[in-house]
Amino acid sequence: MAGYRAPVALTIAGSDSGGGAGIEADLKTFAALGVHGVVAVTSVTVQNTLGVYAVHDVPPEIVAKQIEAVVEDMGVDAAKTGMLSSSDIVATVAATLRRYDFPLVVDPVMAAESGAQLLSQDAVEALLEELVPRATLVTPNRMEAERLTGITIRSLEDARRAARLLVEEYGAEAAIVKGGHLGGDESIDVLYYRGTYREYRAPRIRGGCTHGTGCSFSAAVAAELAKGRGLEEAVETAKKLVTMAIEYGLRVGRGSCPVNPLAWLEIDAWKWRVVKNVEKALARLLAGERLVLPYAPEVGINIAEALPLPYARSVDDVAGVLGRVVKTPRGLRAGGPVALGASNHLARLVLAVMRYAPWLRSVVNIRYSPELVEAAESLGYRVARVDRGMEPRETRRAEGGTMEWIARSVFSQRVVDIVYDEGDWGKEPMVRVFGENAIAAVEKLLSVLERAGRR
Ligand SMILES: Cc1ncc(CO)c(N)n1
Repeated sequence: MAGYRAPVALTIAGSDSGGGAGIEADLKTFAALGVHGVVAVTSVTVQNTLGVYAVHDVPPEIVAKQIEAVVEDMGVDAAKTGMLSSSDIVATVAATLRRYDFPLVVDPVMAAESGAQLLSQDAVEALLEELVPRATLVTPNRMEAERLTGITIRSLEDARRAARLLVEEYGAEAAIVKGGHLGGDESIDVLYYRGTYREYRAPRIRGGCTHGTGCSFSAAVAAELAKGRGLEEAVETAKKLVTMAIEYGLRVGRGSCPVNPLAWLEIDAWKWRVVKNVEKALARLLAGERLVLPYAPEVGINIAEALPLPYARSVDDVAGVLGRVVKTPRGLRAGGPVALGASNHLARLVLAVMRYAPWLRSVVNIRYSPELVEAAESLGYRVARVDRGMEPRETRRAEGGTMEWIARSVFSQRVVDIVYDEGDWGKEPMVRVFGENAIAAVEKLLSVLERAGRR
């Protein structure tokens, strides 16, 4: 790839042993945005989702040398600073950065989510005097903006005044006061840049994961600046990435759970992958038409594959065949293309099954016949029967309730490959074959049909 050089972003920040904030969050964010990340570690924190237990600062000259080493070898396109615990580190970092002219995002990290202080009082002053004037953008949250400017922030107007002060009084090129801690159904950030204000809004996410939010936001802005994006565009992307990172947060630990900056990248990649897998599985099914036709149900066949957790939330996160696969006088035909949200019943079934067996992301259905169960068992598959006559009235009435009932009544007891029922009044008897992906589920189904046909 002659002539191509990957964009490089530098984070000058502390390490969070819990992997949720600090340089660990920054590197994931850089990766999510397609930027190579390099680091200058300022401090090693002993930390998890519950709190910060110890802090060990790196000597300032080692911090400076890390910066020099990466800048002089690879070149840095943009940088961010995070935790800079002492005024000595702030002063050394500021002096080192003054020698270079790449864009710089200053995240004035003061405390962890748990309340632990990560910056001494004299370091706050050093930050304002030495680093803020070098900043392309300063990214305080409400509390940090209050401590930096002395303004009590209770309204958007207060946030605007604080942002403007950081630019006009303290010399940053731009400042954004993040509104995640102000009340309301929206999280509103106020940017002051080139003499004007701009607001960035996102819905407030209830029950999301917020440990590392600030780190991820400032890293995302730095990554976008490293790619040559303009400041306002970079902030827009950062706001979207962080909102997703909170919504699809990593459910680990007993305290404040970490954001998931990779959600941004992974959701897109998985949407492609599940559609492709169902397309391949469909081609495989159609190639096995001879085996399938005798068992084609009246209601048609579908193949469903869901995004993995935590991304699979609704039927729109499950790929299927639009219009199903039906028996026609000319053989099996797909009603339409493969798409997300194209299946309803099987999508609900697989979403419900994943609560018990998250790796079983796919299912395909076929009409029940006793020899299929016999063949499946002889191949060593785990098979369970459900009696639809036993289904409680409540789940029958609820939208998708039957599928949830099937999943719960079987998978809460044990994990199986196949679930069948012998039907009920007006309900066609059905076999449902599960797999780790659509191709695996269809192969499993075809192996059963093949075995049944040889008897
Ligand atoms: C290392 C580190 N940097 C920043 C924060 C702020 O979330 C944290 N908790 N830990």
